[in-house]
Order: sequence, then C-alpha cells, then structure tokens
Amino acid sequence: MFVLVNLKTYPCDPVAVAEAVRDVDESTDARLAVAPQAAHIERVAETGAETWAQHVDPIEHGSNTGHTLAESVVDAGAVGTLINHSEQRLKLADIDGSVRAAERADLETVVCANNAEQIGAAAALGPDAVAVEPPELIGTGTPVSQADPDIVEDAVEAAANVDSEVSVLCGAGISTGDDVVAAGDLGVEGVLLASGVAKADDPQAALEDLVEPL
Ligand SMILES: O=C(CO)COP(=O)(O)O
Repeated sequence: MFVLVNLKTYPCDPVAVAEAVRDVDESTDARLAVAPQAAHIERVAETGAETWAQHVDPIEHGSNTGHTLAESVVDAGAVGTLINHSEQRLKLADIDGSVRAAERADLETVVCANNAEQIGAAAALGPDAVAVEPPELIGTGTPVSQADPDIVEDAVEAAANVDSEVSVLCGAGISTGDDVVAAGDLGVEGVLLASGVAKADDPQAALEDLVEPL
C-alpha cells in the first residue's frame, strides 16, 4: 500500500513529520511519502523522506508570476505531485496541462477527484494514479472506507474501465491502520490522508499505527 501524507497548510513541523515518514517507511513494506507546502519541499526532501508537491501549474518556464513550475519542485527534491486536490480545484484543461507539465519534469502524478465519474475523466488524462476523496468527509475523521465504501469501489471500477494501468487511491478521514486495511479491501492501492498525521500530537505514532497491519 502507498500511504501519502498531505500536510496541506497545517501548522505542523514539516521536517519532523518527514523524519517520521522516513523512519516508518524503513520499518514497513508499505511505501510512505509526504507532501509539504512548496516552500518546505527542499527541507523535507533533505530528510530522505519521499517528497511530493501538493500542486503544480500547467505552465512552462517563462512569465508566470506566482505559479508553481514542475521543474522547480523537482529541483527542490520532489518526486511526485498531487493535482486537482479538492482544496486546489482546476478546470479540466488545466488538469491535463498540469499532468503534462509533471510528465515533462518526470514527476509521478496523482490526480484527485470527488466521485467515480470524475475519476473516470481523470484516468483518461493518463496520470500514474487517481485519488477519490469525497469533500464532505475530508478532515472529519470519519473514514471514506467506512462511511462511503461504494464511492471507493465505483472509483476503482471507473478507473479500470478507462485505463487499467492507472492506480487508484482513496482519502478522507483515514487515520488508523484499520481504515487503511478497509480501503485496501475495497480495491485501492493506496491512501491519501492529512489530519490524522499532520494534526496528531505524535505524528510518528500515528504513522506507525497506520502501517501496523500492513
Ligand atoms: O484531503 C485529504 C488528503 O489530501 C484528506 O484529509 P483528511 O485525512 O484530513 O481527511
């Protein structure tokens, strides 16, 4: 299973969380990665944790003030990027452009979507993976794998119908190892989560709990 921890803009110490991600990754068969804010990518990557960007823009080098260039996050140490997170929604043409920008820079891609229909559309753009995250469950602590298992199974089917090479992740409310196991039982290859680690008093213990049954 792939466990991708999105730090959003939570007021956690990104380096401390990254060190925990690195250490727990070394103790499990699961693959762990962390997605800090763009300004923290370099310091996070220096810990040795697998580091992702939260977003890249559909742009090239040039006159794009305030945008995030795929090549720049690679220079800082990122190896992958989220695209179209529920908190950073893009138009379809821009999702496509961001996937192409990430490919150009050799970044792995996870395109997020709200529901199975959008997952099918996202898979058609050829990312490495898609992630279904019902927005109403994000940050609630109520795991999507329990609260809405149908949306996860439908997303797995929708992606497979479009492109069986595209992996499927799910997210929203995932915070325990049982949640991760339940997600895996619904057919996903990974989970995307945030508050269960970023807001935990002890992020390392939270990560250990997440991978313990894997
Ligand atoms: O948006 C999410 C991950 O990108 C999910 O957030 P929570 O894990 O806090 O529900």
